[in-house]
Amino acid sequence: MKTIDELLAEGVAGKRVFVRADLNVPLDGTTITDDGRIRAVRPTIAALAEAGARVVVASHLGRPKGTPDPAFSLAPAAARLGELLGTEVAFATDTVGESARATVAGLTDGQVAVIENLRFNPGETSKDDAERGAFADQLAELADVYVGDGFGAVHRKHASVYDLPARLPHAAGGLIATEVGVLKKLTEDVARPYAVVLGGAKVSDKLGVIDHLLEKADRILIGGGMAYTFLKAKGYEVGISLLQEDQVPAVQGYLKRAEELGVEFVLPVDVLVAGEFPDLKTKAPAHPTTVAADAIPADQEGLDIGPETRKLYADKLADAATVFWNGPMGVFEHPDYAEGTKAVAQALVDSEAFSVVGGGDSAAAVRILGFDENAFGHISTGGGASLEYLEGKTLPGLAALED
Ligand SMILES: Nc1ncnc2c1ncn2[C@@H]1O[C@H](COP(=O)(O)OP(=O)(O)OP(=O)(O)O)[C@@H](O)[C@H]1O
Ligand SMILES: O=C(O)[C@H](O)COP(=O)(O)O
Repeated sequence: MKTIDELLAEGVAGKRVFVRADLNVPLDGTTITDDGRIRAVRPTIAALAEAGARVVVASHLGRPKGTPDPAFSLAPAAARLGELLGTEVAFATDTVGESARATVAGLTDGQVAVIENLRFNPGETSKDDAERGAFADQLAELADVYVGDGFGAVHRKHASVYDLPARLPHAAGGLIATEVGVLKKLTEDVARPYAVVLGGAKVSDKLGVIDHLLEKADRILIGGGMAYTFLKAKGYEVGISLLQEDQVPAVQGYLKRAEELGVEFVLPVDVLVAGEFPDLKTKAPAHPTTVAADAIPADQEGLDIGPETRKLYADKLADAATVFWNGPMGVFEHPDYAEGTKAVAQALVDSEAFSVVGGGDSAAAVRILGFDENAFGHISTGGGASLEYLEGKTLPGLAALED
């Protein structure tokens, strides 16, 4: 993999450099609630601009359906990037259309532009190679060189991540180098006990990695939306909680294999439930009740781990030597459901373990809830990406940078 330093040494002045970043930041309307991912890629963009490149930054944000949707515009991220760079950043209101072409053509050496959300174009995420390739061809017209630095998206076989680097000279950015360096440590000689904490909402994406983690981890703690598929697999009713029904048999298999391998699965013993999902805009009091994990009422939804589970999880993390954590323990964006996530973060701060926190929302949660980033071993910008890296999978966005 060519490094950014090697690319800079070759010289980029006057060249149009396409930086595939992951600017998929949490938003409250148009307000960015955590800019960690923008700060993480800023040094790569700044170094290229300082070297005289004409920098074209691209990213996805959220999961729009292949068509423009103002709720998923990258405009707030572009504005924040400009503030962090201390310079004006141009913004194109489309990805490969007239605005993008004109914006890129208008760049002078050292200037930076952001193009609109790549997922506004169906070619970006298409499963059809030709459709993705056609979009990558259009993106390639905007640049001379490609720098991959969107670590959070390297597990996606998407046009800008996988197909575009095949069409342009390419290099890996500094963020990717740092992330891979840290995660590599967790795949090699990991200090034990090694505990993995999984939560969050992308349940179907992340259940698969458990299969592999069973071979690596000593202890797996489950929370967040992920927990209810496990509770169901144990035969409990989960009301209207997030549930991946089709995965229940697979999860039963994981529980059985864990027993055979001597891996400890730790599941919630109590949860906070309510009749409806909280209003994250007004943050109006949600009045949850605490129930035992095997007594979730049929009309209620589990939205955080309960107080007994918080104590249990802190206990299970106290003597760990290595911890990997992906996915909040509850709907931490609402104060009534933030305590579980806080308790896990606090347990990591208090322990001597080398801790890696991965994921857009997990990393954001840690910062939003007021923890000092430096109290953790590493805060990764990748959730699904870091999990799949740990799984030992070939990640399309890394493989594409490799020749
Ligand atoms: N019990 C629950 N029910 C529904 N949603 C939940 C629950 N617990 C947590 N969540 C939600 O999970 C979301 C984060 O999940 P996600 O899987 O996206 O994690 P992540 O750290 O961002 O990883 P990635 O970077 O892969 O997206 C938060 O918005 C949170 O509100
Ligand atoms: O938040 C993330 O994990 C990355 O930005 C990837 O987003 P995706 O899961 O929507 O592909």
